[in-house]
Amino acid sequence: MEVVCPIAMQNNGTQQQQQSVETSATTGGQSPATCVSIATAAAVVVASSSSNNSNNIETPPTTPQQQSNIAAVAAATTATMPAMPKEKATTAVSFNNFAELGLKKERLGVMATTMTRMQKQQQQQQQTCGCGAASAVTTTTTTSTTTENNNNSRYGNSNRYLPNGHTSPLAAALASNSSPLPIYTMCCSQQELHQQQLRAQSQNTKLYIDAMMGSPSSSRNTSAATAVEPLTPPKKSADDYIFGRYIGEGSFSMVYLAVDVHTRREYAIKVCEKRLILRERKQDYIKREREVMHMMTNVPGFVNLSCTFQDQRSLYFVMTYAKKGDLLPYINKVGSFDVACTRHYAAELVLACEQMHRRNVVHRDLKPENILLDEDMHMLIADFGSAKVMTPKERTEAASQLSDRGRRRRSARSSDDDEDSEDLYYDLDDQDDLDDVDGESNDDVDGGDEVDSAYHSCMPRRRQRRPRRGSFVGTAQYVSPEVLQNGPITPAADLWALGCIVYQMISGLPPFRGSNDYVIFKEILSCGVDFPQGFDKDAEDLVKCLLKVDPRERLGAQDEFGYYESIRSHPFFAGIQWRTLRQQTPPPIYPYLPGVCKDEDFPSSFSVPGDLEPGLDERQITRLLGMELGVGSVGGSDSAAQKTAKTKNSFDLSDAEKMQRRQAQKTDKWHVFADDEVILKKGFVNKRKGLFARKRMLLLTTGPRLIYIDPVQMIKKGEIPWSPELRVEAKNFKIFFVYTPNRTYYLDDPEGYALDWVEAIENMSKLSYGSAATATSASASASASSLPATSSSNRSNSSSSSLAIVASIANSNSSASSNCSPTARRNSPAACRQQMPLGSLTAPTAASTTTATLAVTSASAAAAATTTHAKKTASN
Ligand SMILES: Nc1ncnc2c1ncn2[C@@H]1O[C@H](COP(=O)(O)OP(=O)(O)OP(=O)(O)O)[C@@H](O)[C@H]1O
Repeated sequence: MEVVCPIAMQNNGTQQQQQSVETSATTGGQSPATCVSIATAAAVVVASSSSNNSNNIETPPTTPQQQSNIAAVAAATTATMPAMPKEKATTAVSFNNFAELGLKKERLGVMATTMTRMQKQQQQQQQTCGCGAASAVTTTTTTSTTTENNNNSRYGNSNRYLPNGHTSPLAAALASNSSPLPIYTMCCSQQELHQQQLRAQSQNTKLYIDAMMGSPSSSRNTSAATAVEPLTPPKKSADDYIFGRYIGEGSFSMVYLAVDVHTRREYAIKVCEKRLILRERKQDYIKREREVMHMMTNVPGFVNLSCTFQDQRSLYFVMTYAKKGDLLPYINKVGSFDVACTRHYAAELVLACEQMHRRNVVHRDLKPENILLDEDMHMLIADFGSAKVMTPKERTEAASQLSDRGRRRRSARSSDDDEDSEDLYYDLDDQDDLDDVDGESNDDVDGGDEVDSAYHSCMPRRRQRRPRRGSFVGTAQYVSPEVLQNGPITPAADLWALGCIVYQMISGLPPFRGSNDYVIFKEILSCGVDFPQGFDKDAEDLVKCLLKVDPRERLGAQDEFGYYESIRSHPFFAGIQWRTLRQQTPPPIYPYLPGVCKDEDFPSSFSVPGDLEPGLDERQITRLLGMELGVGSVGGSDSAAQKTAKTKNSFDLSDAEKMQRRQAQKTDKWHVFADDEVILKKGFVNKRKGLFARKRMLLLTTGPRLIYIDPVQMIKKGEIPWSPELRVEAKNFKIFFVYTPNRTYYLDDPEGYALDWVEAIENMSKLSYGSAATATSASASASASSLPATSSSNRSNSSSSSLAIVASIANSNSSASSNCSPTARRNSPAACRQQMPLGSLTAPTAASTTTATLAVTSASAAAAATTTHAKKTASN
């Protein structure tokens, strides 16, 4: 096919012109569209004559036009997501084309050498080509900056984004082989290239699977993989990755774990549906996310953006895979972090804020969900869709506006219609579509989201934007008052979020809560923060200093640009080694439960319920040891007698019994919550979330279900999800924990029947899933006593319900960091006890101390004994 290329044909430039084309293609100096058209045209011209030429590279000198064509071809490989047409421009170039162009070897320099090498490689691969034509190459020398990371070309020197000056993992991996590998090859027919790619990929896939399976062939075949690597074009596409499990989803994106078929590195790939982006008018959001991710790539503490690409349907962000997920499930799982852990993560967050703010990036949506954790449990900040990139001028202006606003607010609180302010409440400009979402921009729907961005500061404003009401950037619980009030944005907005996150890590819940956003906003504006009993005093002071309505008064707001000296030197951070923080092993995540440890602030938590007698009566001994025997019973005065009857699980009701009991419970006011199931046990408990406790009616039903109800509003608040993994553990007579894969429920029976609850739940679990699925009570009791149990089976159960939370939360097959794993705790029980002073049965009175000690001894003895021995002990 003959294609006329006006640009290529008219180009009579000199070598400098060639260089200038190269430079512009590389640095983005040329407008993407121009580069693309040059590239496309040149590539097509080159391709069109390929069939007539030989492989000889010792050919007549090239003309400037031809040089320009080559440079343009190189430019064509610099496809970036923002310039979709560039991707389309990566058209065929064969080895023959270069020969036809008559390039001088000396001019091409290393290129020629590499081409020769490539020739050799291709001779080995001729059979895969099938057409007899060799493939052409461009070399790393000529095109390294243009091809390695196609995404960064618009951001100037792309070398800064990846280690060792490489701009993509692929490039880094190629370079590590220290061979000037060809970057782009093309068979004489597209179809055959595709087949080659498929073959290469299937081989790589097999290698990957082999490697995953530990197959010896995987190492043997490494060289084979290297051999097929040159066939892969440099521009990434979805075909370069094996998409694995789904990690999560955002409002218009899905995130998958993926493996680069060439490097076998794992990535998280965010796949954004163009259709949804347009429908939700999130174009700016996406652009901003990409821009800021580029800015923060290679900065410690941030998710790297390795590359981006697109196809007709989707945009793809290839990012560092944060193996341990995000911070929120960890907080939810343990309820709250202990002080050491909170201190560490708060310090990492301070460092991250410094890094962002010194680059003029304000995140504006810092929250536990956006704080990811790498495999070493260090923080990686993600999700920059709401970020704002401020110019230094904007910063200064914002600072002065802050003072003006402060004054204005004080004098007249009514003027919140700040039409002129550079605010957050822009309507999306209709024409602000993603510059690379072709022809879909009329998919327009109203209801655009809030947007402002650095883009707007550098884009011409096509129409006056109007502040929008009722929308804001960020997430309700963490949004700062100035953002809510349409005020100027400064980095202090992130310091507010820092305060909220520290509060949440310590207490388990964000500081501003409410049934709806309106209530939350009112709380935020009035800055009414409750610090629950037991909140660490230094942490409280830090939070108070950060949660100031006036951003100028926030701790750190007046600090030197990008260095938060006043935050670093706050007493809460005493002992933090800031310089090496990210090299240190983060403290294991342990719950902060002052209510169940020896904390003098909580004497009441240790009081033994008044209805218990000193010493161990028969009932208590039976209760403790009966659990070891696995005898079922429901709490109540007759439970001791029932325990001896170990023939039948008392929850194993016949249909007739169930019907009878259902009839009987109809008068019970809690019956309506049981959904026609039999209530096997019920009672008031304090359900704790972090430091907060709420009174709930807990029902155990034949479902099996554990339903909790707000007794004041008479509303079902939720259920503890049952599964074979559910474990239950008593910490003392009052407190028991229910472990589920995603969360630990801390329950406190004020009546002191925690052990009965444990027993009942275990019985139900045995009934539903068989005894193998049930954690033994003895291990729970032993764990409660903080004394080591010797039974290995008990031990393993106990460790499975360990409070050191890491591996169970992370959706990762990698092992948890060693010092916070159950194994580590087993190996160093003393250290663990120090870290997690849970469950020591402590009582304020001498009498109850005796009770507790005896109980502990009995329990641990029971745990240590074999079942037979324990049975004997019990009968004695
Ligand atoms: N690099 C990553 N590594 C591991 N998990 C990730 C990574 N990036 C995102 N995720 C997870 O994928 C999920 C979806 O992320 P995504 O960024 O698409 O949406 P979001 O930011 O949660 O929502 P929205 O786009 O609406 O703001 C989140 O649960 C997030 O924790």
